[in-house]
Amino acid sequence: MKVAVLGAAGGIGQALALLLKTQLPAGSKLSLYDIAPVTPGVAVDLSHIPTDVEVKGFAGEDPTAALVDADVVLMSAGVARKPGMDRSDLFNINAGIVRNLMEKVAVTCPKALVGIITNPVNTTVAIAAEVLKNAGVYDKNRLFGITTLDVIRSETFIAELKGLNVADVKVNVIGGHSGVTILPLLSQVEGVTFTDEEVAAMTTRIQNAGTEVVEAKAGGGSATLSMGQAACRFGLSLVRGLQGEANIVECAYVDGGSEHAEFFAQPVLLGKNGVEKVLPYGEISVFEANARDAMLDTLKGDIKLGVEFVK
Ligand SMILES: NC(=O)C1=CN([C@@H]2O[C@H](COP(=O)(O)OP(=O)(O)OC[C@H]3O[C@@H](n4cnc5c(N)ncnc54)[C@H](O)[C@@H]3O)[C@@H](O)[C@H]2O)C=CC1
Ligand SMILES: O=C([O-])CC(=O)C(=O)O
Repeated sequence: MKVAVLGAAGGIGQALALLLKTQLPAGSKLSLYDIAPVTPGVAVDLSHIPTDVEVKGFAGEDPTAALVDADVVLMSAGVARKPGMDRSDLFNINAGIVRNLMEKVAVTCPKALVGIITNPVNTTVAIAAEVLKNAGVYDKNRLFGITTLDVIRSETFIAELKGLNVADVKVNVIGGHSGVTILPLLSQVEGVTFTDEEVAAMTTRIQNAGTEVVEAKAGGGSATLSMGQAACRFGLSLVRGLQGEANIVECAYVDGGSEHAEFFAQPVLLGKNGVEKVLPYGEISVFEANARDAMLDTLKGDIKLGVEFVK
């Protein structure tokens, strides 16, 4: 199994690469690419960790060498937010980065499962899809926006509030990955009840959790370590699915035939071809149904921006 990380010298990329080096199945290959010249050095550094995962690093303008034979591509290349910025403010720089990298993916490893981390995810995933369509290699089951950070934040914050073991808390987060498009389905959390006030406050906290980190880092970037963990969890789930393991379910932002929008985050069953099945997100509360309906104009606008950028 070969996993390529694009943006591997960055805050997320290095954390993710470290976790993958220590957690990928024995015999895997880890391929690190970034425009930053330090990237081969990051690979050398990781290569001294005694696990059966071979690491190679590539720098420069062309990611092709890193992408050859990749089964999974995880992309965090791009710029991150500073205080006062919205994720959509990253569009001007990151849209072109994602487009250019996806053009190389489309040529070099068109069958790879691709997980997009680069913000604004609601839009960059649409960009990636358009590039793959233009190249004639689009398979909706192989492209994912990684929203796992919203899931692990929800699990953490709920366990803290309710005094639970976090390993026992499971939450679906649907919609997209910014502001009101992030919708944790708190009504479905087993063994927990929330007051209306708790639902409102918890939903807002999860929606603003990225900003919480951006402000706490005070100009030094956004979430990197928790995102490294989230992307590692998601990447390992993709790998487990590819290897034929059963019952691998994650929430992700996919082109899954949703009635709500062209791309929508919801639970998916992963397998040898990426998405095996898009799963229903189940019964939701009136509060959640209202929040879902209220996000759709924003989400569809974000998607349209990506489609039009490539066209
Ligand atoms: N999906 C999610 O839940 C999350 C997404 N993000 C997003 O992830 C992205 C990366 O964040 P960080 O790692 O903190 O940023 P960073 O600035 O630490 O790292 C980004 C890396 O991308 C590299 N890069 C820039 N242009 C490139 C190109 N054309 N090809 C290859 N590499 C290139 C840079 O050299 C840098 O090493 C940001 O857009 C951020 O908003 C951040 C947190 C959560
Ligand atoms: O908020 C940001 O800019 C980074 C991000 O997507 C997150 O932490 O959820």
